Amino acid sequence: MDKLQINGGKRLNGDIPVSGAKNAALPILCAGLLTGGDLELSNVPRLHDVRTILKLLEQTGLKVTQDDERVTLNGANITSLEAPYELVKTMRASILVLGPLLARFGEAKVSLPGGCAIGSRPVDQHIKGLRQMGAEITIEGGYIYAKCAKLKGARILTDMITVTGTENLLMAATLAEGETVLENAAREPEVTDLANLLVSMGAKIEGIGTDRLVIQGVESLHGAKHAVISDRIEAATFLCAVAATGGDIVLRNTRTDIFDVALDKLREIGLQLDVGTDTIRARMDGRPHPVSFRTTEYPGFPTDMQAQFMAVNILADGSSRVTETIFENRFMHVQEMNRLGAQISTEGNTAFIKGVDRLVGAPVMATDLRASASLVIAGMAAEGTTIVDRIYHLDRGYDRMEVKLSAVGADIVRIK
Ligand SMILES: CC(=O)N[C@H]1[C@@H](OP(=O)(O)OP(=O)(O)OC[C@H]2O[C@@H](n3ccc(=O)[nH]c3=O)[C@H](O)[C@@H]2O)O[C@H](CO)[C@@H](O)[C@@H]1O
Ligand SMILES: C=C(OP(=O)(O)O)C(=O)O
Repeated sequence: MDKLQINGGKRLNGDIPVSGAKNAALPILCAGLLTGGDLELSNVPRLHDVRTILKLLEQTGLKVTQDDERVTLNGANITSLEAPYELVKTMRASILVLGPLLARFGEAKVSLPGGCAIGSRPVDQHIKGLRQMGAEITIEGGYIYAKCAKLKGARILTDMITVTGTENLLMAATLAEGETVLENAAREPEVTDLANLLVSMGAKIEGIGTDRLVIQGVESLHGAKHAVISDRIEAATFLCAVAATGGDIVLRNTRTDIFDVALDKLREIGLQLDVGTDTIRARMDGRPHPVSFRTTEYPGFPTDMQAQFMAVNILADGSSRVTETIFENRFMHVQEMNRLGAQISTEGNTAFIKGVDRLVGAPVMATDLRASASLVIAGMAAEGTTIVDRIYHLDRGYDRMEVKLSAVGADIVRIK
């Protein structure tokens, strides 16, 4: 199992290219099932999750041609309408084949994803929405069996804001008969990126970027070309890294218009930010200031940045409080950070952090994707050597993080 060995205490200096967003690429790749035409995608990040979803799509009969960050999909000859447990269990985003398969072929059999390290992660809202569109859905033996000769438009109000739920229902609605209204829709930029792609495939969608999406179903969708948006979570992770270590970095290929409240919090921390249209320069000297926040839906503070900000807060010149409202178990990094000398205690879904002026390297265990990134940041700020174990979590969602960080001065190597 690969590990990262980090010798901390190095300032970061130089340029970092930001990759395409994992959380946009995965639904967009699933949209390849909606058409028999060619979907030509660029800026697709080189991630383990992308390889997993491509494997899943290929076993449905979708033709995949890949040249580095360019992927072309063709869904003219789909032969299987099934997403097996073996693939779904490794990546929850696999549930995103359900809407497209059902809408285009009238049938789908998709394994229930189950929970994961960060929470229970149910998909009841996906099922509720599809049922409202006329689908007959049964759950048996861990699989969702969905059937409907032709989905019918409906007004769907989800109980909560769900990102993947909005994406599944949006894709299904593009090929349904009549009008679908998705109320309480997620507004994340990754949902908007998917919606923009669907429009370029011939879908009729109004309200893109708002919490009310109105979709007029069409008979069929055609091929399109699309560049996946830049990863705001990867970008903000690098900004947290420089906030913790100090230095002067420039992020390239970023999209500064899609950032959320995290950017303001980075300024509060003391990061000096010069924001261009597709670049961000970030400079940091001295200790970070503590920032308190609650995670919430976009454009609020993203749950996917909670752990990385914690890695900055543990070194701050004061105390902070972090509340996680999206997932019930997303504090697995806390005990690992405490092993480096951090002073964090938790009470329910709130963490109380007392900043310390030094961390000391130690072996730590990555438990999920963003927790892994936060431990890399903490390790880079700690004195001595930190070994981050189980980095397969990191590889799911970061494109060669250690290579990008070494290029700007971090002392970090992968041990096979
Ligand atoms: C709103 C939000 O911040 N969503 C995050 C969530 O998206 P992801 O799409 O994975 O999760 P959802 O947005 O669907 O879930 C939001 C909340 O709704 C609940 N839920 C969801 C669907 C459902 O059918 N039933 C149900 O109860 C979930 O348990 C969770 O508490 O995790 C991703 C990976 O970390 C993040 O990129 C997203 O920003
Ligand atoms: C937890 C994440 O992803 P996933 O929903 O694929 O588990 C994430 O992107 O932080």
